[in-house]
Amino acid sequence: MRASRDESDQQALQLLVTKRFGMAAATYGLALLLTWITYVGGFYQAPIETAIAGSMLILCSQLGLFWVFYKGHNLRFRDPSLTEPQVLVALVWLTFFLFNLGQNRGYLLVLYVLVLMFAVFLPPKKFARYAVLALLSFGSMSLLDAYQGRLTDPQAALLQTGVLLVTLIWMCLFVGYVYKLRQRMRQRRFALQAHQETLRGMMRQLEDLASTDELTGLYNRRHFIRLAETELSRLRAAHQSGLALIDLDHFKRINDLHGHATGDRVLQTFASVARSCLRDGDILARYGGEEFVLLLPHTDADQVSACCERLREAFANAQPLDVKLQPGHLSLSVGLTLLRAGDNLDEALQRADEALYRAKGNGRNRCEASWTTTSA
Ligand SMILES: Nc1nc2c(ncn2[C@@H]2O[C@H](COP(=O)(O)OP(=O)(O)OP(=O)(O)O)[C@@H](O)[C@H]2O)c(=O)[nH]1
Repeated sequence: MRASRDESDQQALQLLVTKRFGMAAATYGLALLLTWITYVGGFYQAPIETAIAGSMLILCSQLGLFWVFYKGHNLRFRDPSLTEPQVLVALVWLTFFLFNLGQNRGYLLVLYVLVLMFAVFLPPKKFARYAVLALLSFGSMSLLDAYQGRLTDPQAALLQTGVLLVTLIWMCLFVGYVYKLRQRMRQRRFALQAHQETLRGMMRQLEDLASTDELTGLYNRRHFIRLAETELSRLRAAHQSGLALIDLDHFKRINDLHGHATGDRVLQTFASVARSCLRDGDILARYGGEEFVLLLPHTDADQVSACCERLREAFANAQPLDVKLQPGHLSLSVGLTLLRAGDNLDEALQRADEALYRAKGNGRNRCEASWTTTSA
């Protein structure tokens, strides 16, 4: 269950980062277009081989990254979007491209901002590193031009570098702000998840409380009725289930002679004896006071009789813990019936109750049955 959830989480993550990769690849497509527009327009100041080399750099890097994403190798890294390699490749290519534009490069300064937009979700320190790299790359191109005596307009180059510096400082501040905002949102999400877990735990406790009898730990009457109705609705035509009402004999006497605490202990003893006599799917509940109800799914008359006899004998031989009772003090009476498809639960309980009444009347410590339905 957990493994499949992890797998679907991984798939959702991969889909997200692949979409991001698609966006970056589309941007590179535009960059390719720009290379050739500037070449055809005569702004590119290097031979066609250089433009081809720049285009190949884009193509090869994107094909390589596509393969990494396609094979899912990116998921092995802490940042499966591979933001840093992408930004690094983009900065190298952009510097190469702008260098070959000569003095025209100032027009396309904004491309540094575009590249760094892909890095805005990096931690601020890492982002600042790439911002400095962008500034140094741009600044050093003008310095190289000046060194080689090709810088015709130093003031314009200075202004462009200044504009880039101010823009990058602003971007660094913005990234710091976004980072803090995301940290705060993550903390809130964790707190919310913790609250949800607590609520789920409380809901489970409430459900247990609402369906369980506190003294014996058995289901209570309300929950039994719900389970029995479900069982009855699932019962197919040829099948039947056993239903038994069990009442501890002379329980008032036990209370009167030994005290209420002993009575409680006897009730608990019945619950544990009954549990050890029953199968996993059998449904036992405290019906009220010293009366219990038992539903044995997919059981015929012989099986339900045998089970209740076994239970009667086991209880008669039981010895409640920390309580001194004379042998023969514990006994119970049982009224049995069968539940068939189309039966009414109230009527079936009524039949079991009549049988129980007979068992009491016939001297207690026995099982009596009432198999026939009123409609039969
Ligand atoms: N200790 C204890 N006694 C309870 C509890 N619930 C009901 N009783 C007592 O169970 C007794 C039931 O008495 P009766 O209905 O006369 O039944 P009985 O004495 O078992 O007699 P028969 O059923 O005819 O054999 C009453 O004294 C109730 O007070 C409980 O949770 N703990």
